Amino acid sequence: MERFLEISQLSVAFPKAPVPVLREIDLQIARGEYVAVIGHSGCGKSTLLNVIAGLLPATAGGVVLEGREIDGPGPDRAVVFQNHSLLPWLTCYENVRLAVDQTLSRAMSRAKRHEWVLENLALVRMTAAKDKRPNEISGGMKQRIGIARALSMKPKVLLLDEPFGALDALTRAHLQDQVMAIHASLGTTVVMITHDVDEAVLLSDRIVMLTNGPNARVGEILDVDLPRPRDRLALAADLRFVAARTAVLEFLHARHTNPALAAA
Ligand SMILES: Nc1ncnc2c1ncn2[C@@H]1O[C@H](COP(=O)(O)OP(=O)(O)OP(=O)(O)O)[C@@H](O)[C@H]1O
Repeated sequence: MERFLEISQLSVAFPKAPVPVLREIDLQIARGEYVAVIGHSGCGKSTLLNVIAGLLPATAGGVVLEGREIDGPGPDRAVVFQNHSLLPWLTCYENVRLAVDQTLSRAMSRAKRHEWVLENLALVRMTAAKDKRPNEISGGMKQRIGIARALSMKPKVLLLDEPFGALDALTRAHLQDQVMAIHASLGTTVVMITHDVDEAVLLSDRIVMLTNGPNARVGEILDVDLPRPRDRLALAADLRFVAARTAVLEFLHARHTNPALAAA
């Protein structure tokens, strides 16, 4: 396998905590791959994503992207969080434009950057709302702007930290379909955290299942062998979809029960 994103022997401990959150995580992600990370609340999914983003240091081991060790944030890894982080005083256009100006001002002329912002707004179907401010648009639309902003930086890796978690089911489904279409057309490598088993199976090439923390490790990795493009309605009755879903549910609920519930 080509060496693209390599997580090697990664352990993360927080100061004052006696036991590491993550312990000796090994994971190789190929260029263009869509990988979901799933596990019970508090197992360390966001911690893993934050280390890849360069927002948190590794305690031991590390992450290498295209041969370079990650030691801080950079535009080659764009993050979309569950709760949008748009600047409220800027319009949708300006929010994306700011990211483009910060990352691509040397590579593109002003006119090119303007076109590029519009292209990314069109990619998430937000052209009509480009002059609205975040408080004038819905939660799903804010997430779409967040995704446009992330993609506009031309990242090598798109990091999604439960990007659909706060949305209602219909909006969520719609956005999942859009992200699948974007992934198909751009081929961006995606690492997505989710709690939603159906979402993980529908979107991913592989699902990384973490054991409960502390000392969380990669418990299992499931290859999702479903042809693309994927259609949610057709897949609902597809036996391969059902089998993948059952395998993840079995891991989460039979072999690694929710620690919060187990303690109750
Ligand atoms: N800055 C921090 N300092 C100390 N402990 C932390 C810090 N950030 C996270 N933790 C702890 O690390 C563990 C993993 O947290 P993390 O947010 O990575 O889990 P998660 O799997 O993403 O959870 P959730 O699914 O609920 O979002 C938790 O026990 C959390 O309390």
